[in-house]
Amino acid sequence: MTPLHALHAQGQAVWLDFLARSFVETGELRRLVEAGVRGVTSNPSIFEKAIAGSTEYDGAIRAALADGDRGVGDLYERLAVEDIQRAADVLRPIYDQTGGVDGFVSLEVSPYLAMDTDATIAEARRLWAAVDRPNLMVKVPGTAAGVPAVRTLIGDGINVNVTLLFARPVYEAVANAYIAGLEDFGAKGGDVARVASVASFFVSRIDTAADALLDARIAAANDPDEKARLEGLKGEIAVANAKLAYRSYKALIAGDRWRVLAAKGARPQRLLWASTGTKNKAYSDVLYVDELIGPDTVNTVPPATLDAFLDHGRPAATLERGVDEAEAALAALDAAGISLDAVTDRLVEEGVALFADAFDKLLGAVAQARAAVLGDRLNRQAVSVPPALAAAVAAEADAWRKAGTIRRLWAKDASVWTGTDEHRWLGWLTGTAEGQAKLADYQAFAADVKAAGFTDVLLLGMGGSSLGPEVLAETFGPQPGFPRLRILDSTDPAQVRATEAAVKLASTLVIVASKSGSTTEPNVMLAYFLDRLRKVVGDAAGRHVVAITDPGSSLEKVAQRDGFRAIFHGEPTIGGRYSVLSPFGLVPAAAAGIDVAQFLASAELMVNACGPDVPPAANPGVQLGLLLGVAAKAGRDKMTMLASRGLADFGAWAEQLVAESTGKNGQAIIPVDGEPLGSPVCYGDDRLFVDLRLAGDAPSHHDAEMAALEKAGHPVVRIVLRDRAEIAQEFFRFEIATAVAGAVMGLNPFDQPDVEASKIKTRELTAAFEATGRLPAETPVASSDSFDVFTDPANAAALRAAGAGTDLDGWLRAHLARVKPGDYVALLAYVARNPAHAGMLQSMRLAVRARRKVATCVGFGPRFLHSTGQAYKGGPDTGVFLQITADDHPDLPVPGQAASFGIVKAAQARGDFGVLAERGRRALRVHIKTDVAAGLAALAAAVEHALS
Ligand SMILES: O=P(O)(O)OC[C@H]1O[C@](O)(CO)[C@@H](O)[C@@H]1O
Ligand SMILES: O=C[C@H](O)[C@H](O)COP(=O)(O)O
Repeated sequence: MTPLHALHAQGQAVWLDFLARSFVETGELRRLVEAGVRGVTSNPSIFEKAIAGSTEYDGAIRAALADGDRGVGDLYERLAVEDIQRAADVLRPIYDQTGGVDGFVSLEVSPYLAMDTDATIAEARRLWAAVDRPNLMVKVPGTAAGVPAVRTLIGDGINVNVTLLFARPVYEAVANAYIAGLEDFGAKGGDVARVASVASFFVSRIDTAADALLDARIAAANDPDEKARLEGLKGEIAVANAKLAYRSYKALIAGDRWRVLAAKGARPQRLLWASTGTKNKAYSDVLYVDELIGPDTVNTVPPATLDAFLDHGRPAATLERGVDEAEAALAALDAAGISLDAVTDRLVEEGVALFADAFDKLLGAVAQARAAVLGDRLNRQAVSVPPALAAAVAAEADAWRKAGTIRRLWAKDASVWTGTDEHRWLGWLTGTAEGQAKLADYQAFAADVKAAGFTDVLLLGMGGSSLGPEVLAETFGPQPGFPRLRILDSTDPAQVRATEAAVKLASTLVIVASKSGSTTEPNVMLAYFLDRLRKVVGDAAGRHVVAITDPGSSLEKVAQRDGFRAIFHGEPTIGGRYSVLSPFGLVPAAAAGIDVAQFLASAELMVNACGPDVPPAANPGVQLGLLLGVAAKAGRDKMTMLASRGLADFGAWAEQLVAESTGKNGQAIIPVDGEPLGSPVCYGDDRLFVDLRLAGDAPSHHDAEMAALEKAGHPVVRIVLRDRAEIAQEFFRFEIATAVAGAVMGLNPFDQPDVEASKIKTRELTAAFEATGRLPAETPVASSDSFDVFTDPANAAALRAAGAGTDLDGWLRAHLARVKPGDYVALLAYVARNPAHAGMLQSMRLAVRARRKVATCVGFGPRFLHSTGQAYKGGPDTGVFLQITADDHPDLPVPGQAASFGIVKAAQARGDFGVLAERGRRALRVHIKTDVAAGLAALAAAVEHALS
């Protein structure tokens, strides 16, 4: 007979407070069961040690991922459920032999839910069903929120182990919840005899806490007798508290209410001594076993305590001995000014936090193991940050971890941001799942487009409705057998014409994309192309057009009226810049023959990597967002995007996302896209670099240049894609990162308050045009045959005071002299976006960067108005703007309205400038009166000269 059998003879069962996969697989558990162990308990710390502390789960993680990716929480649960099921099967004979008294295995609900009754109930029910073993006990913490959950679960007939019990009154409440739950279950016709429960009363942690308080009193006491008295209480309190809890138990089962249930075969909820591993080495290593032996109890012991007890434990009935002394010890503690209630309250709180910490570690380890299994299928991210910034980011990350902010973000809790309406704009979090659900629709659409023999797809849209599709077009390129996807997001007449010339209109499918349906540009572009299509294909024009728009928009009505080929609805809870993984990206992707299933599967890899269960340290999107937000607050607010050639267009999408989301209330992360990589001397200390690369696709000098930046103390984020198709992942990474950065900056990343201002001004100007046939006159501050220079009175006065006179050079010189460290210079060009124009703007920006060492941005109007424009107006006053406009020869009429494309564009430029001026921004406009390319070349030379 082992000492365990001797204990059992006293009425106490020993369970093991430990579990690990190999422990079951090697037969170790079975051997202990044969030696007398009659149950197993687990908790988040135990799983953390098992899973995070070993590689023994790697194979299981690999197997779990073999049939598709999974979220990290899901993955953990699968491992835990498997372990619990295997242990339950080993213990099943005990359960059967004892008629369901012993033989249980406990699995704890997520510690994150400890303060949420409904969530605890839901999770316990889910685990009960998932494990699907009668000898499971679901562990529920005995917190204020946990106690009502106990009643409900028992009322369902689910076995419950109530954990984290320290205080006797709480234990009594739990015992009553058990009785009430059984009554409920019985009233529903349930067999109360088959429900089991234990109340896990924690022991050693009480001594650890009480002893520390006693030590402080002892140190402060002068009287040697008092010191001795206090010393005598050390190591006594936990056992005393437990003994009195047992007295309460006995009283409860002697009560009438219990007798009624007992008569129906109900089994008492036994007290289970938990936390019985000795923490203080000065005490006996079997203290919390030897002292608590009594009938109808359980003691769950860690392996070391079990070994010690098997070696030298004393299986004598002790539990009901010394109850008076126990009372006296607790009274003495109270007399010493130590409140046991305060101790036990704190222990519950700490207990929840400790298990949550362990769970964080555990999920972080699972996330890492998942990432290792996925290998380069998951785009890699490496962050290199100077020490002070790294410390600030780590502190923020820890605050996020402790507060569970990622879970709150995923739970759409607006208080993560400003507590206004953010919860209404988070549909993108689950967008990929919805895309998967509608896969067949996308595939059918792709087949339809292919069968119809279209040669081109022309997408008309702005900002979020065009930038994502443009990345797809550029990154994936034309797909065999499918039409080529092109994007038009301009009102520049030359650009509209060039786009028209690039497609075969008779076999072009036009996709008009506008969430609101009321944006000017897509509407005028649609009017133009519908008219052109009617001329080319007659009544079949509608069959050449597809609309993507939010339900009920004016565009939807037009689409219905004109018999469009298809109408796809956007999701109203997804804002434009977060919409690429919704129909706004997926419809053009399908039309262009991009494999939507594969695209979504790739995106989901990142969705899962950034999921609610992945703590900040292992969560790539959150990590990036915390860095962006913390860096911006510390003055490194110029997110400089570098990219492999094949991925170059991604920056334009990220620009809108980041600028429109964070550029408001005088704050912003200013995205810098398309600026070539330079040596450290080119940069001020306001930069953060994000380097997006295709594996193996870096020019030889690139790594050395990046390393030099790193060495110079700039934060560098390196993201590597094994294949360009994996760009899908980056959309989601950056969406999460932007939302997180917005939270760190304390703003609402889902509105765009300052875009509307320039729209209003533009509308006023076009209304004036419609009424008078001309835009209001304006007077240049300087003029030549080639250029007119315009600005508002305040800028004009400042620049004149700085020496500007009658020629362009003086104005440019004075304007660019205002640029100071930490500023950025933005070239806002309302001209056709083509390589020749872009090249000249690049040379201007590089001249500025070389001379002023500031960040430089280039935007084509009106495209940038729906992107970086928000930050330029709503962000900090660090922008220096050079707006470039040009005469449009020839102009292009918009069918059905007086204002031509050229007039619309001119009104947009003037509206934009008006708002910049109104906000007191440093802004100058140069209007090219000659041929645009020649004018840009001359302007580039003038800028160079003005900087010299
Ligand atoms: O899809 P819509 O409604 O036409 O909007 C286009 C773009 O205009 C904005 O609303 C403002 O610029 C962007 O946020 C948006 O992506
Ligand atoms: O159910 C078991 C408890 O979770 C465990 O005994 C806690 O023990 P500890 O205080 O040693 O962490």
